[in-house]
Amino acid sequence: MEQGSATADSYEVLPLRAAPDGTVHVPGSKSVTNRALMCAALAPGRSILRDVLVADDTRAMMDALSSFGALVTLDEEARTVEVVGADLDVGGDIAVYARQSGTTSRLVLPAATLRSGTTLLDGTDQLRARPFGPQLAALRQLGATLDELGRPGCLPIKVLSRARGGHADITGDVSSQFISGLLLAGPLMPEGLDLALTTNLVSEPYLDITRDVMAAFGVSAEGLRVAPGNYRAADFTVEPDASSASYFFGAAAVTGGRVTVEGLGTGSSQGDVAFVDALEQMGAHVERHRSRTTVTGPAQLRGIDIDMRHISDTAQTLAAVAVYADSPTRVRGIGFIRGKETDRIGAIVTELRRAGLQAQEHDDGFSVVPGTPQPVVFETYDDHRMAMSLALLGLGFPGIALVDPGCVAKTYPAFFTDLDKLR
Ligand SMILES: O=C(O)C1=C[C@@H](OP(=O)(O)O)[C@@H](O)[C@H](O)C1
Ligand SMILES: C=C(OP(=O)(O)O)C(=O)O
Repeated sequence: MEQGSATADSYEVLPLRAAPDGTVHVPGSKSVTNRALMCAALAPGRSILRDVLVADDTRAMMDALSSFGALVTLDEEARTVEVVGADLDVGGDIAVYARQSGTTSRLVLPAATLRSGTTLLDGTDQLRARPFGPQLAALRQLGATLDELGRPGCLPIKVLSRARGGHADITGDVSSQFISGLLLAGPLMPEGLDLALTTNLVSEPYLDITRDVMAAFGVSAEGLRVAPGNYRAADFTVEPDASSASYFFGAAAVTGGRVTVEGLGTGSSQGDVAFVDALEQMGAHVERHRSRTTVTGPAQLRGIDIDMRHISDTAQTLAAVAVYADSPTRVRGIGFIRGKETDRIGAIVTELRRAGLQAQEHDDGFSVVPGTPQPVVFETYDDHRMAMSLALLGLGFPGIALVDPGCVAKTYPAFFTDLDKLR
């Protein structure tokens, strides 16, 4: 078994010798970066995006927008992207490969209905297994013609003609990304956009991120309505990723250490910042500032019962933290995460059990009984969040290793290097 390389077949996370005490700089938000890239590509003129996330999911978006005709120039070292907006009337039939990225694909599909040529949208087998049905139905209601070339409601999908916009119904309980993608494309539809929710909504804070980024590029979305209009090029700075930060807040909580994440605080529109509220309920001490958050772990964490429907990317992090508590934890409201990179409920419960722990699946979530994990090589299911979450068990217990650590490249290529900075 190899150590110290995130591209090795498996990676052992060694226990911390001392509780961490320090400040962490996590990379830019995936959700904000991809929205800013989209707005910049739809805006006439030149935008500059700063502190962007450079990872597989954002490269997927940069490549997609280049295919749209935008000029996208990434300075990887400076983490800056210059974007010159695309002329959507200059047609041409294009193919977009969204890799593993749900966000990229669900943001690109509605934008493709603004183009004059056809767009073939596809992704990895993992992405082909994820749902697109509700977004397809809404786009058809908005006047676009689309062909499902694979399984019904799934990629690959070909966009054949443009949307005129207007009213559409949409479900909110499968993925908020469908709505974000429609809102982003909304101002450039001739009739604008007026969406009506047909179910309750999950991952709601991501819609706030969408509206905030749109506003920074000169377009205002009111609720689920957008009037016809144009984006304006902008100079835009991306804040750190709150989901990525959850692993470091979790590390402080489980070790009784103290970790500050710089650049992320009460001023953030990212819902996943509220992961620290969950840690607080478990007994951690949280200091909140406008653009900085500090978590200090307690002598002993306690289990909680929590609904995570709006912050589900941190549910696996919480599952790992729950192992360190002194009473069970129950997570609710997240049945829809079975449709993410993997069935995340099934995967996290299977892996905790593989380590000899007691965990249980429920239709809407999972429960975890605290304990001592046995030495184990965890499967990671080609899911970056499985790897990053289960790494937290390695910080406190010996013999914890992860298969395919390189899967973190989806959103956080330097994750293991940054985790080592806690040592
Ligand atoms: O819009 C976004 O940027 C995202 C929305 C969430 O997805 P769902 O709305 O499918 O829950 C989240 O899980 C994903 O990582 C990013
Ligand atoms: C679900 C995720 O990503 P996406 O939907 O963008 O593939 C994630 O990052 O946890």
